Amino acid sequence: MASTLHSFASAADLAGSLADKVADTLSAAIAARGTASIAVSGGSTPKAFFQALSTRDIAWEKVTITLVDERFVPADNPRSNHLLVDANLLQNKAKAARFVPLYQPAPSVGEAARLATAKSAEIGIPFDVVILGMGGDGHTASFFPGGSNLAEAIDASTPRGIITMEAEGAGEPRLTFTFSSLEDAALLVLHIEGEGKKDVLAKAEGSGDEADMPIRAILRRATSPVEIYWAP
Ligand SMILES: O=C(O)[C@H](O)[C@@H](O)[C@H](O)[C@H](O)COP(=O)(O)O
Repeated sequence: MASTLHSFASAADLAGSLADKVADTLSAAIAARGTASIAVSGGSTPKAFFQALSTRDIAWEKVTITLVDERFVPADNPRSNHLLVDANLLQNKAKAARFVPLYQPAPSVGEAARLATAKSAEIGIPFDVVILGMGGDGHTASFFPGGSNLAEAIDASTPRGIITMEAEGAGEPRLTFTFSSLEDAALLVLHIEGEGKKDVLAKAEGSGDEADMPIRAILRRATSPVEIYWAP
């Protein structure tokens, strides 16, 4: 599917503009069916966007927020994406939103994935908004090069849900929504910042295997157009 690059002069300008776009999309979904859903990424890039979005005046009590992926750690662990969302997005007006975590206190990451899949089924499909990030190795979500379940994760025929992923560079075992869960969002965004990530994107947009740069699965095969938001 096609992608569109939206470039901004600064990270602050990007955060405000993306917050407006996401708020409009969520409000339109609420107007159409009474509810809205958004899946966001962790990492360091989205913090300013989360803070901007948290101030937008929409019917947050009708919005469900979840994560694209999560580290297999409890929410009080500094590596937790839940903690990042709690501290930066579930604040201000957005405090009223419902949050569905991926981490589950289960004896194994596999059991946690099964529990998280069951809980996520109540969110409804497709997501109204998905915000993806990208690592310097071309990973997105927890679709890491060399990942233990990468082929399954990016296979379009894999059912929607959450699966486990282990990979060098991923740190803890991961819980990640599958490609099939994310690729048909009404608004599918790739949010990256810095010249380095722009170079990684250019390489990903070139030829090569999806397994080497899994963001290629989204760029090449997503049903929805990919809206790329970039600032230096
Ligand atoms: O759990 C995570 O780490 C994220 O979901 C991951 O996919 C992230 O989006 C990229 O690693 C980019 O991270 P940065 O924004 O920190 O570069």
